[in-house]
Amino acid sequence: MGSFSSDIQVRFRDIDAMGHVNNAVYATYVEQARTEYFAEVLEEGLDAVPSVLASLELSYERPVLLEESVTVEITVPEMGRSSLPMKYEVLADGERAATAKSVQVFLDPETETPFPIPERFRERIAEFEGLEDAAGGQAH
Ligand SMILES: CC(C)(COP(=O)(O)OP(=O)(O)OC[C@H]1O[C@@H](n2cnc3c(N)ncnc32)[C@H](O)[C@@H]1OP(=O)(O)O)[C@@H](O)C(=O)NCCC(=O)NCCSC(=O)c1cc(O)c2ccccc2c1O
Repeated sequence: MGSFSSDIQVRFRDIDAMGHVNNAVYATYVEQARTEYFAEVLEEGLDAVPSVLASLELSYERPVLLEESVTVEITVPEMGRSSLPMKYEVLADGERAATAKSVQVFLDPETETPFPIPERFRERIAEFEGLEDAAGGQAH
């Protein structure tokens, strides 16, 4: 299984009145990790990855403080036809602080409608994650 992680710099502005990272900021942390995943694993700039975020679910397990060292780990458990589910663990000083799940849907750049994940992306993700890509070969 692939192992992707992204180090996050907690900023003073991320902290709310309770002295911990505000819930909405976690979406930005996982987005930063997601865009780095695409750059590293797909080996293309975001402008070459026509897609949208279809869903995002976050679960908070313990607060994150300003001085902590934050890392987001990502795995892709499977691939759909046009959808790419991603799972995240947000670690603070090495402890799990939150988990998240998202689904990215690939689009036809012309029509901006759902489109099969391009074969070159399927291959790179399957290789990185160690997936047997059952839907491989169906995408264009
Ligand atoms: C997301 C939509 C394009 C779906 O359109 P539609 O409803 O017509 O889709 P289908 O029913 O045909 O299904 C296709 C495919 O998608 C899966 N799916 C659909 N909806 C969901 C959902 N809510 N949750 C999970 N999965 C969904 C469905 O199962 C099918 O999967 P297959 O594998 O079987 O093909 C449409 O609803 C839409 O356009 N929604 C609005 C999207 C949006 O505005 N998002 C926010 C802005 S985009 C964004 O924030 C963003 C974030 C990033 O981090 C990016 C990173 C890199 C690149 C781009 C990024 C980006 O744009």
